[in-house]
Amino acid sequence: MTNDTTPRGRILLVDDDKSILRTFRYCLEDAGYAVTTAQNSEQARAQTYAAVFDACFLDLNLGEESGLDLLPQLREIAPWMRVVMATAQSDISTAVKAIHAGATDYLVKPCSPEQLRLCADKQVQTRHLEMRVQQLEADAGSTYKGEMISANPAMSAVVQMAKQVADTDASILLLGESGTGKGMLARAIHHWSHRAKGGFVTINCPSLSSELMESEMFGHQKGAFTGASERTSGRVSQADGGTLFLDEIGDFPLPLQPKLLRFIQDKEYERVGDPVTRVADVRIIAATNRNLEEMVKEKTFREDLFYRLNVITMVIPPLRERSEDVPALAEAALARYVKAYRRPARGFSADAMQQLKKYPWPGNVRELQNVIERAAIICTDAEVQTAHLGIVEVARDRGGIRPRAGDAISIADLERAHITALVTSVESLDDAAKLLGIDSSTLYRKRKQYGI
Ligand SMILES: Nc1ncnc2c1ncn2[C@@H]1O[C@H](COP(=O)(O)OP(=O)(O)OP(=O)(O)O)[C@@H](O)[C@H]1O
Repeated sequence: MTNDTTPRGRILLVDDDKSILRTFRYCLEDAGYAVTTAQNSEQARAQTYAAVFDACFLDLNLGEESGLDLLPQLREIAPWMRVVMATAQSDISTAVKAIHAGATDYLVKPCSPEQLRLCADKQVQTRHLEMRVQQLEADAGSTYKGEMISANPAMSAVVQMAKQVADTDASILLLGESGTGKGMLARAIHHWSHRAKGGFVTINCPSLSSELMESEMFGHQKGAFTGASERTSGRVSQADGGTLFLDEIGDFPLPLQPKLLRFIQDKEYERVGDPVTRVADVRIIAATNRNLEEMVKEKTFREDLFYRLNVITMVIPPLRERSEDVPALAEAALARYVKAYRRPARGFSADAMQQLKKYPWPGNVRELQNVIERAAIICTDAEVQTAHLGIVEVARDRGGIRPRAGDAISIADLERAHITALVTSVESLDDAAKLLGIDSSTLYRKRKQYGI
């Protein structure tokens, strides 16, 4: 089981036998999976349209119906979903037919809880690996796709400036709220520069302690510290000839900042546990949503490093200040998600578009994409309506409605509202994590996920 509320994976169980559904459900939920059940083909199709599942256990005999007939329909609705055919001992030859028809495995009933869990683990892990490969292919295939088009004068000026400075090797500091597109602009700058053939390597600064960050950045020798079983080259050497993107630089560990400064100035570094001085030709782009000048005053960020990074600074405006960009961003996201999920929506109703333009988007473009992804999945017509958007105004100082426990909203919306309210009312993110009863990296992930 994971140490937070994120499920290990989402599983659909299809069986006409209620007691089997109950037993399988308990067993898989105990193992940390989110489980949905369906007792017949109609329910199974409806569930597959309504949500995204990693894997499905499909019974061969669904009363009057056959799992074999349902299989191709589920594959059509959700081609990414891994389907395990559940069958009685005597049906094995049919199960083999099911494999030919696109099932990824079969499970003979009755089975032990351990067999069921192992089978689920295998399918969900494979599905997650497939997603990871797709992500890496998307990242590697082209470091940057499309143009950063904007109808907003301030944003257009940022893009114009980025194009001008792309081909210099000067360090760049990108400022802006979370989810405004700093990572995307960094990638675009790399693409526009003469370094485009080299690697674009990202380091997420808040996710690592000082010791781990040093080895992640500069690499380490085998045995350099407990657990350092293999030699690693480090991100800096992977970025040689390319660009190193330091995301959330405000969270870069203070004790390691002198080594980063030296690397930026002299291009020199050493691996942990290895005295050899190495050189890497790397362009640095750093980004943050924090106020580095304030941090310098509070002595939580080194002044010399700040000036070194602050050679060229660009501020990306929040989405609420460029609502003229919302329609194009929303249309592009919808086109992408309906293609990925094979869904019918092709546009937005006038009311839905109006709501998208009016909403203040505290989580910026990332939040917009999350809303559109969900709408693309649940909308079964050609036009996305307001109801599909499920926008719940997270009231901070904006006079919206503050969601409360018991309101007719999803757990995710409630969690987002709760975390948003909490992080704005406590001194530090560490305090917020403690109050929420989760560790800082989980809070970081959730802030990213909800665009907080
Ligand atoms: N102009 C844009 N066009 C299309 N997609 C965009 C644009 N700007 C941002 N996005 C998308 O929005 C999401 C968030 O962008 P990105 O990760 O670059 O934001 P960020 O400012 O770096 O956020 P954080 O500070 O949380 O890391 C990404 O999925 C990105 O592809």
